[in-house]
Amino acid sequence: MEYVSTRGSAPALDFEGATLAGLASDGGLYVPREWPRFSAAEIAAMRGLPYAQLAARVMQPFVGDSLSAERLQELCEAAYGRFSHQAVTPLVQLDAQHWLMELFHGPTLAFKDVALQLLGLLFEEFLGRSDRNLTIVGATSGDTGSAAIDAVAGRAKVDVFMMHPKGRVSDVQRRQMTTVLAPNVHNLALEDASFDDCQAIVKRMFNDRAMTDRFAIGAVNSINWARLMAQVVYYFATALQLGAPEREVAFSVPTGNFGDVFAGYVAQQMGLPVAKLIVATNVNDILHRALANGDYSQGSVTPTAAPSMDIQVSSNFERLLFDLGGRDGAALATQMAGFEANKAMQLTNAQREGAAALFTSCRADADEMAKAIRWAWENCGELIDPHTACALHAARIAGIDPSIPVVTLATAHPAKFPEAVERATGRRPGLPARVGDLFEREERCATVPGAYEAVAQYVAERASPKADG
Ligand SMILES: Cc1ncc(COP(=O)(O)O)c(C=O)c1O
Ligand SMILES: N[C@@H](CCOP(=O)(O)O)C(=O)O
Repeated sequence: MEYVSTRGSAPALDFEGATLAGLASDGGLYVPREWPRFSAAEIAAMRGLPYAQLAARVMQPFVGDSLSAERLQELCEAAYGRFSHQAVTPLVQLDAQHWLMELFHGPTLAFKDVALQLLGLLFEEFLGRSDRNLTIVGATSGDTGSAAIDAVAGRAKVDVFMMHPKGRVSDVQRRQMTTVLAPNVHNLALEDASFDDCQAIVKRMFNDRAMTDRFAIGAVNSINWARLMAQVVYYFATALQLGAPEREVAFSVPTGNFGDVFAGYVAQQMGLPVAKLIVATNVNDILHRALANGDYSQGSVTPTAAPSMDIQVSSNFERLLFDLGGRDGAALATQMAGFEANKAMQLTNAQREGAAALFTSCRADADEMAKAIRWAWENCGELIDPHTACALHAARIAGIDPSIPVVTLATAHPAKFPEAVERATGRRPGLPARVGDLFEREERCATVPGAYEAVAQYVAERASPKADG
């Protein structure tokens, strides 16, 4: 399988190359040259497979020759063996039409583990084939950071520099990152910065020759294609349980950087019968505005009880715009340059109409989030986190045909956001035993000004050079 950049001018790479490259050299994002497609019979034959086997089956076309089928399967067994639930991403029924897909049974209690546990192993596998060292520079609004750190802590040939906006992640999220004291882990709390600022610094570093000449910069954010690839699998796992390929399923996805819901789009392109993808935002609603009326303009970020979705520049939306705009990299490069200059752009008619065929969107304010948390608790006995609540709110008002099951992606464990859950329900969710001593652990984190030069200097003083020797 070959990967091409959404902006058309970076060299095409194979899966190994795209995984290690992260961002394309023209500033675009890598996507497969074409979507692999499964027939209905091939999808039906996946029913009942254990998660790791299903994962290998769904991902093999994307991986191509970079890994043998046996090796891919071994890596999947290792990655998903660390989950605390046998089903890895179990389903819970809420009522006659609504379901929760629980994505928080991995080591750091959020959906990011599903992809990052595998990505850590892929880095190790691919770096082991050369003398190359990787300098991962990442941005997090709370969950990617801890999942990435868990996945690469202590691994040879990888350093990770993870930026979060100081004071804008929950205490649990921060501690999950800062209490990992492995020498290759570097946490940076950026002063006066939003997640969007952190993400912009990551992207700038990929195009800073002074850095890329010395260091092999790598990505763990969803700009890295391998992240999305691994997330496609759970759409298959769930739809198969609910009757696919014979029956359609709709998904409601709490959305910030558009990675998780883009994985649902990929699953549909691969032949999964996805009836609708509901893009659920909090009040940081750039995606809701873009899908509702074509207005993709960056507002300022408002802190909410769902901090991981406090995002106003939604990285992976570019991948959708590329696909819906006829895969014209030059045209998209011009459109994105306009956005970067003006902080605003209008979707083209083709992009708007293409998106409307599959996507719908909804924005939840603080009150709607709290009501959804309360509804799940009082009616179904389920404690849900505020991100999941945005999507459950959206799922319940989306007006999906009652014969179609609607699955809300439960992206984080409620104990990551105990205050918001307790305010809404009167119940304070406890941390699972495996992270029960989080508040007793020592923290290590550098506070750094939220400016590119300060971060680049911090990284340059500590990262390993590109290659050994
Ligand atoms: C708990 C949680 N839910 C939802 C999201 C949004 O996912 P995405 O950025 O893939 O749209 C995030 C962060 O990305 C998150 O951490
Ligand atoms: N919500 C994310 C933001 C980063 O998104 P990513 O999926 O691109 O890594 C977080 O929790 O850090």
